[in-house]
Amino acid sequence: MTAEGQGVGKTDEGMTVFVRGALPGDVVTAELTKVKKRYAFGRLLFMEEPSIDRTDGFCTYEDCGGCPYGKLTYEKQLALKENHVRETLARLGGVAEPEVRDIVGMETPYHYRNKASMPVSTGGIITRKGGVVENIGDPAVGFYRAKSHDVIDCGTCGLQSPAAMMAAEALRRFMDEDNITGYDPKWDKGLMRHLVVRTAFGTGEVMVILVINGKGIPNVAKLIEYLDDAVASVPESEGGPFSLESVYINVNRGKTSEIYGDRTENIAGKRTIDESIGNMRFEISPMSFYQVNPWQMEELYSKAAEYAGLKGGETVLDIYCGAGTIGLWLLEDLKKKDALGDTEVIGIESVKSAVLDANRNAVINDMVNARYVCGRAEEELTKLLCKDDKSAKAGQEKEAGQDSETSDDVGLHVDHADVVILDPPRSGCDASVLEAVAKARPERIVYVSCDPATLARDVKILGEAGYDFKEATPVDMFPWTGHVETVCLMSRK
Ligand SMILES: C[S@@+](CC[C@H](N)C(=O)[O-])C[C@H]1O[C@@H](n2cnc3c(N)ncnc32)[C@H](O)[C@@H]1O
Repeated sequence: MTAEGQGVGKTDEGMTVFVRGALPGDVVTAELTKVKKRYAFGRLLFMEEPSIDRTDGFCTYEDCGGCPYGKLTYEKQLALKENHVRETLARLGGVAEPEVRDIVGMETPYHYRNKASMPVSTGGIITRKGGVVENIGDPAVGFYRAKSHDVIDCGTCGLQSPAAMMAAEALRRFMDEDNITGYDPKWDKGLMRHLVVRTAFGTGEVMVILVINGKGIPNVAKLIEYLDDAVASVPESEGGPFSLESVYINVNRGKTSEIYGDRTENIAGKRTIDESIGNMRFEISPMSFYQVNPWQMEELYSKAAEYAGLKGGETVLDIYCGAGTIGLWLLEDLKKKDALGDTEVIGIESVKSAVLDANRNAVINDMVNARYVCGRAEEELTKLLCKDDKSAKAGQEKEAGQDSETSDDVGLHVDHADVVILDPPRSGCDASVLEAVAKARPERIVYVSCDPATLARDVKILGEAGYDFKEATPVDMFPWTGHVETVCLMSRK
């Protein structure tokens, strides 16, 4: 099965066929819709023999593309993901029989997402005589149909936080009552584009980001009141009540498939929400990355701490550090063992608000030995490690009020690293980053990845640069989807 949810089968003649809706173990009759030289695509016609791993699932929105693994038993999902990691490391990473530990699954794999990004649509808008603009249909707030940009109106979702679904209901009601238009991508008209809800499950705090194609939302105070009541109404049995602590507007104009535009404005409440996890507290701003599954985040970070194997006194680089969470977790782990000593963490992150969060998170968690650089790892890592003290000089120039090489250059300089944490986006690490990491000659590299294919590619590059693959542990951060997170340990040859 592909991560996007297409069953991969064979015809009786042995040709590979991709069929949406077919699961591993199903025997189906499919109509071939597109035939290439070596493979074909098919449309499922009849289920001849259902797979033993098939379930009815928990969702009634059959067309929603959010859960491509929605009809597989949870055990089978885990087995497929673990196998995918093992097979990809061998095939693309060139690791013979890679040591892949048992995947870490969830006990209750529901309502785990702390961030819901829900597109809004009213089925288009029309302009009546006299210039009155009206929605064609009712407001829909939900998720895209598989392989399309049609919005399926979802009242419930087994993956999302109940606070997010209640906020969606509040937005529907407000749009309906106040005739607020939904964005129509065909004509690039209409106001509401996306509703993004971030839920801090540990503290109950909620942030709402209203993405609009316009300057503002008429009567927005009423919408805030609806949202406030809606998230507070989640019953205790569903993890509630939650409390709306922060509301933003993000302006995204023009035809684009990006969710966010450039301008983000805080219109009510705090600028960040607080989350607590284990002993730690983190502040999160709207544009900062934060792991979407807080329960599995603990498992992921604990495994990263185990692989980092810190004893105290090391220099750790936390590259692609987001709001600083992994590096601070490692420091906290040492603190608990009374071994913190002068261990230092230096984080690199390209999103400025995340770096500001990281600095605050270090303070909140009482860590004086964590520092952060804002910029692209491709440029900042070599500056950080350069031997000629260029970056330190840039920092001094900045202090003296002169221009530095980059505005965010804080003049940090390290002459070595003992452990490097890499946690890049899906595209993996740029080759220049891997080269610089290998030159820093850390004992260990802990690579956290959300895409086995780019992880395997980078494992191969690091292998050629002097690092042995030791082992990997997949962690299921995204039940019912085809995605899997992996923590991987490499050590110097
Ligand atoms: C998968 S997230 C990991 C964040 C963090 N380690 C965590 O566990 O929450 C990847 C992070 O890399 C940042 N990023 C993306 N491209 C980058 C680049 N070229 N240089 C530095 N940071 C980058 C993103 O903004 C994001 O915060």
